[in-house]
Amino acid sequence: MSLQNPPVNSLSLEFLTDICISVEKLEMDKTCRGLIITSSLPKVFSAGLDIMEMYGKSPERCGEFWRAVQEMWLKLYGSNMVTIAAINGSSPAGGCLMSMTCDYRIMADNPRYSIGLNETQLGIVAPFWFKDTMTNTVGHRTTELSLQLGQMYNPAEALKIGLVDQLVPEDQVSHYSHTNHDQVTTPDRSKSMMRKPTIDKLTSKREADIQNFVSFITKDSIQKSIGMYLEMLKKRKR
Ligand SMILES: CCCCC/C=C\C/C=C\C/C=C/C(=O)SCCNC(=O)CCNC(=O)[C@H](O)C(C)(C)COP(=O)(O)OP(=O)(O)OC[C@H]1O[C@@H](n2cnc3c(N)ncnc32)[C@H](O)[C@@H]1OP(=O)(O)O
Repeated sequence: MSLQNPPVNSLSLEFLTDICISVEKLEMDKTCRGLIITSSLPKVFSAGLDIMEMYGKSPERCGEFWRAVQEMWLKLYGSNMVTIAAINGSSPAGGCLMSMTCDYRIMADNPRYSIGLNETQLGIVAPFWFKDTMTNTVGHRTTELSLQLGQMYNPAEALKIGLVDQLVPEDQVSHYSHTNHDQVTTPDRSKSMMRKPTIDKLTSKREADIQNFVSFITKDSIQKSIGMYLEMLKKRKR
């Protein structure tokens, strides 16, 4: 599955819905042995959630958006397929979450790229299931530090903390993803055993999580922080 939503593969409601439909189709395809997620765009795996979906939108629309974010995570984290993230560009926040749902992460060894949960930099708190996914990937202490600082990691740092499993030359990300994928032939039942408690936690609190998100994101102070962050993104470009 090659992500293609220019300019930066931000995860809008529409794009998330497309991703969910694609994963669902693959999940039902008995001939499909697994999934490699990568990006068709240069330099960016995914810029994370589409910030425009969280800025100036109605509570109803925000709720719909958040349900789609949850659905993407539930589908990928709970997938019966063997999944590999072939991270061929930067992958902040929701992009990092998406790659952490996979069984294995291969990243392009380009020091210009970065990956991490940077929500704190936007003035927002990473939701509990983002935090849980990171804890399951890199451990409690690293997650605590990482979330408090909104830390982004270059590939070497990401490998060191275990946020990615392998660094490869930029032009060989696809080759190594396929090679690694071929070595794993059957999705292991230990995957669902390891992930079930985390998945059950969100499933049981899904509606409350949507309500929390909507009331948090529509607050004037949070809207102001997001507006400032968007301005900063645009200025940085010039
Ligand atoms: C108590 C209850 C708590 C409940 C929980 C509440 C809240 C939690 C909610 C959400 C968690 C949030 C998760 C997220 O994923 S938020 C998104 C975070 N993403 C980022 O911060 C990434 C920002 N982008 C970048 O760093 C860079 O764009 C890039 C990805 C490194 C790529 O750099 P590049 O130089 O290639 O591109 P540009 O920076 O020039 O960007 C091009 C263009 O795209 C716009 N853009 C970038 N990122 C996003 C985005 N995530 N969403 C929307 N738009 C984006 C950028 O502004 C440029 O636009 P322009 O119009 O200027 O061309």
